[in-house]
Amino acid sequence: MITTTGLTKVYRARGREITALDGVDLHVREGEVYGVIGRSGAGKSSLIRCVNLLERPTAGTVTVAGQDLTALAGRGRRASRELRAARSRTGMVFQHFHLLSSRTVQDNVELPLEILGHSRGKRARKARELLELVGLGERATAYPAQLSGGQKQRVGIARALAGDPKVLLSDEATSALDPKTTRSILRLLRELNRELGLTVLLITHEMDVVKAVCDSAALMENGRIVESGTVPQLLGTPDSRLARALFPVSGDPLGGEGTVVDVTFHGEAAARPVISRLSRTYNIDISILGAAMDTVGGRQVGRMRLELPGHYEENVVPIGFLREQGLGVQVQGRPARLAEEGAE
Ligand SMILES: Nc1ncnc2c1ncn2[C@@H]1O[C@H](COP(=O)(O)OP(=O)(O)OP(=O)(O)O)[C@@H](O)[C@H]1O
Repeated sequence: MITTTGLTKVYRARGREITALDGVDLHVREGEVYGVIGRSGAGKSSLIRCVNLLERPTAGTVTVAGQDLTALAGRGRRASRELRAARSRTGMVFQHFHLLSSRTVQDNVELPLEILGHSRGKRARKARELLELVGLGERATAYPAQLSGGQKQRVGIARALAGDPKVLLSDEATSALDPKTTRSILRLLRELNRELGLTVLLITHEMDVVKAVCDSAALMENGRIVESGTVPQLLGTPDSRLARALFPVSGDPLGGEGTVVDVTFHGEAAARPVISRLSRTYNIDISILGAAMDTVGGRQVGRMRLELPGHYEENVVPIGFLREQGLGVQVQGRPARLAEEGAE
């Protein structure tokens, strides 16, 4: 639904060049909630602003729902009309809501429809419908100053949906909200994603946001995507920084010569008695150093830290067995690639 290739943004400010995006390749599939996480200054806002061409990329392409937006930017009147139309099919939600204080809630939601030239009757009907959808049907005549932060964001979301977008872009939509309100807004985004088939690209600096709603995630650093994948893929990837942050596993080694292995299981693998089979097949005693179940992106995931007796070299075959069972396996104290080669 959203693809960027080699997306680059260089700002020129006071004779200096700042590379905010340094060749970003992003692939967001239709119907998924995709989170881009990174520290302040990583380039997240630049990325989301380039995706709907609010910011003109220095190089690279942006394709949304099969349409190359970069090809439309700055190419005469017809192209810019098409770009405006394409943009109206992409809703955007902001951290600080950006509501007009002099307009009622309903008039704020109607604004994009006014710009698109819809009739008064059609605008009013659509705005009412959207306010019902976000749970604010009762507050249509209120002004933004009379609303809580969470309610303001619901208005922002209703406004973003006015043009029946296929894609919703969220720029730190919950960063100004308390944890309880954050959860309710994330639930709303998830519901909209499921009920309307809306694809959501959100940027955030909070891992909990990714954990609560995202199907896929990317980690951004210095204008680059340094890791990305679906949440199950990430959790099953040895040495994934996102996986460690999403779902840490702990437990101290017993202190002997054992091999410590972190195992991640989800889906079918979670239901199989893998550990007892491992123990019986190879006749080894397994110590469980730490274990936890959690819900990540709406799915049950388990992580376990195990200790197998003996050095790594003695455990290559049992570790291979765990991998064959479809579990994500990371051997502690060994670089991921070496450990995988060893298992092979
Ligand atoms: N309009 C601009 N002019 C000059 N430099 C800019 C501009 N916008 C962003 N930058 C710079 O580009 C880099 C990336 O900024 P960006 O806002 O995209 O990052 P971010 O990850 O969204 O951070 P934050 O969460 O703090 O907004 C930073 O070094 C920033 O100072």
